[in-house]
Amino acid sequence: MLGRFHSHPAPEILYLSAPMNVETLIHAGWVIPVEPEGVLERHSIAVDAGRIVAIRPTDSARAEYRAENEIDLPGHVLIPGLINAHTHAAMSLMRGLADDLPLMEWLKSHIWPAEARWVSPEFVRDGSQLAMAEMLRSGTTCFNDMYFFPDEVARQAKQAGIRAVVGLIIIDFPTAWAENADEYLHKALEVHDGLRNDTLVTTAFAPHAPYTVSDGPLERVATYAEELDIPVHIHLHETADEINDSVQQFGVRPIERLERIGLVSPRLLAVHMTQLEQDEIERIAAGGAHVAHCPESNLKLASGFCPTAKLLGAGINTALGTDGPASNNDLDLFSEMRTAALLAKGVAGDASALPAAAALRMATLNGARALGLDGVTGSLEPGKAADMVAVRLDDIETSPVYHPLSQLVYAAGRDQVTDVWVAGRHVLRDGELTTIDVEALRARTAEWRKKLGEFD
Ligand SMILES: CSC[C@H]1O[C@@H](n2cnc3c(O)ncnc32)[C@H](O)[C@@H]1O
Ligand SMILES: [Zn+2]
Repeated sequence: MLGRFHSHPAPEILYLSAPMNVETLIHAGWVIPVEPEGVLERHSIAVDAGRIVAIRPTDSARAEYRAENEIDLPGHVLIPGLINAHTHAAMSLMRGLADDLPLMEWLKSHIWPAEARWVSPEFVRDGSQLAMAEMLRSGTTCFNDMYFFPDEVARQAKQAGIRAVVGLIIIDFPTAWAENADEYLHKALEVHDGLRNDTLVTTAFAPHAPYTVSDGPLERVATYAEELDIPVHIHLHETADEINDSVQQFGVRPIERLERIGLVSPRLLAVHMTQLEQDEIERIAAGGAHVAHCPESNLKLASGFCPTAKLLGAGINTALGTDGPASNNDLDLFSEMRTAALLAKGVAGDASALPAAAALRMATLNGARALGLDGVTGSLEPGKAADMVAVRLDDIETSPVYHPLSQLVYAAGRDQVTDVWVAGRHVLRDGELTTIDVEALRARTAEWRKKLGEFD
């Protein structure tokens, strides 16, 4: 009884006790914690040592807490940091290099030749930094990456102060990162080991796709992922051609092949999933695997439609990703939420198929769950890391505010993001990045544009 009294103190007791010192106290017009679902009006978040301490009505919070740093945002909504469940961050340097093509022509005739010529640690350093600047400015606090030189992606993420899951990539052909399966796996273990004690950057195995990774390396990934207790991130059922080729080569569809290898499990994060039979949806649900839906990339490459409402209806944890900025062509989860919600309605023929709250959950808590990070981030809850985003809602474009969730998903744009915190660090302050030298980045980006443009 006493314990309950202490964890839910009555207001009159609070006013009598001394205020608690915290680093930061943010007073917002609205807070959308995602978990529990709903909108809190005129609430405040107290942050200390990088974590959320409490979420309280603003009047009580002003009495209960004393902060070194107090921020008033009466026209803003505070939401959890957005989580991009599938990126190839450094491909930002290839944005607009090859457009209006289907996946395999885009990859084989344009992207892979460009990568063979240009990918290096320096390319990944600058491309990832460019992507991180774009992501932080648009409210993304965590991304799940699949690209060459994951050690460099990790270094840049720590410097920028953005949470990242770096992909321990495997692909059957030699690249600037590794020559063969043995070297890909050796480097994977090295990168994982180097990040063992990192709280901001973690790892996932990232075999590229069933059509580029043969059974042997996939079996080794399944074993190592269990041993290291990390996710497996793979492109899966992206196009109809992928399915047809698999049936021709292996006699089964890719999901069945992965099932036989033991990869369809709660570790699996399957990206795209535009081609799905009903029994496959049931098998993914039974296996406890997660899906990363990338609606804009699927639309641009005309890959197909992921049946999001069916997946969610079957209980499959479905997150949201942009894919690389060369097939999207941005890293904007605001626009991705809106596209996901609209597309799901169109695909299901049902206007209630994916409501605004579900779209925000996909871009936050579902992403965290898919990456095994839901104990750390994905919602605004006491004890979790203070990964938070302030979005201005008192603009003309989002007025009047009947339902903040509706404004956020159906009307707001990333340009309305003003402040971002990752683990309590204020990485975007009133629209300005605090961890990235934007002018130096612009200059390096222009140099890459010159080089890649000449090659194109
Ligand atoms: C092994 S590093 C990742 C590899 O993936 C390529 N890529 C980018 N977007 C896609 C996509 O939508 N489907 C398949 N592969 C993709 C990227 O260019 C790298 O080579
Ligand atoms: Zn991809």
